[in-house]
Amino acid sequence: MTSTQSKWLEAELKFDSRVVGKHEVVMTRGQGSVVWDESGRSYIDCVAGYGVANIGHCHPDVVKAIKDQAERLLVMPQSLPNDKRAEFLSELVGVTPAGMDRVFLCNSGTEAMEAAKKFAITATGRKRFVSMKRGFSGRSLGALAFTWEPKYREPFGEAVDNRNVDFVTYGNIEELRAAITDETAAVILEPVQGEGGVRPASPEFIQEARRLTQEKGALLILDEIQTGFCRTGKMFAAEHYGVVPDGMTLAKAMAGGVPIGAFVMTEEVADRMPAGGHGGTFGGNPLAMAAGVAAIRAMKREGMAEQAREKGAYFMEKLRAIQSPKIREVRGLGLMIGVELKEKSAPYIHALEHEEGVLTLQATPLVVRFLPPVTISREQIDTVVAAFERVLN
Ligand SMILES: Cc1[nH+]cc(COP(=O)(O)O)c(CN[C@@H](CCC(=O)O)C(=O)O)c1O
Repeated sequence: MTSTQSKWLEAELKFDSRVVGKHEVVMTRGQGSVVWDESGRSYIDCVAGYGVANIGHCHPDVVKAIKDQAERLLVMPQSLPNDKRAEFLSELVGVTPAGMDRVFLCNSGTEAMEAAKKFAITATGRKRFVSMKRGFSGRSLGALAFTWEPKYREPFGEAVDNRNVDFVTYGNIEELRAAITDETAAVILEPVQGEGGVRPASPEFIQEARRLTQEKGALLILDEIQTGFCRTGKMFAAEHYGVVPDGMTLAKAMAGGVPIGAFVMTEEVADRMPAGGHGGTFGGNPLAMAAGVAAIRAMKREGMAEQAREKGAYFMEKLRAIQSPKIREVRGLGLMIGVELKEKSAPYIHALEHEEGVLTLQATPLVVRFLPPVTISREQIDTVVAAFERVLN
């Protein structure tokens, strides 16, 4: 530990598992698109908790909702109905695609994916799945079976059982057509691959996935854990493609920063799960529900989907205007943006943080991923782009 490290960093490095690599900084406060470290240094945050703070850090409506709920009721399991849970379910189903009106509540994206897997099996009586190369579905042993990147799976060997998973090249309709059979329970598909490199699907690919799954009696499950809640310029990315899936996994931004997850599905899918066939302790807890109601209402009231569309177009236009031989491609949808470089992105992500006060994250070794709050200002976008141009030169 260097002499300048704080007692907080020392303690976190000492006691944390450290399975996740640690930056040598201690973040203590956030507001909107800015976070501050313990020294008071500010950063424009284009990580946003890996795409969680879509409505901005500490949105006042969410803060108030948490404070109010904390004084009323924090703990209530799903077997006992609760007013805030009912309010949240109504709010959520009010924004999901028509017909997607049954919800299993949980606490993370991985949990939502685990639920999706079980509901798909009971809904179809089948046990095979189709997932995507470069896809990311979560870190549990069950969700890892759908996750492509070997480095996430290999340490666990056969404990990650993906023998019933057929992986196809993202975007390849012929491979998809060959993979979906009458043994397929579901196709798992991110409308925009996030951790896999910020890769928007073509409309043809998603629409063909919808057609083929219907034809074969399989489910189409869209993983909107990262693309959901205004991130791509619509409330859900599915809307860009005119596709209604049989299920959607949701998490990240859904409750404005409070841990939450959900598997949203059709009544037909929900009704095939045996009573008591799945569950959990914290799913649907009143605190997350209160935060989620406030977050979704803020998204609607502040027109955040349109904000993401407009600001994302502006952000990508400014990035594409950077004259640098190091940039291979700028791509994305709304404010889910990736810049693929012709060399490793890590040094530039480090320089952005330490030299420029801008936080970004990777999405495969060559891609710098920008996931700012939707509430980011154009001035802040300009600052981020100028900083990126400086570190590239
Ligand atoms: C599409 C998608 N699906 C599922 C998950 C799993 O959700 P959760 O259990 O709440 O983390 C994530 C996390 N995506 C982040 C991966 C974080 C990690 O390294 O793990 C990301 O995109 O960085 C996704 O982006």
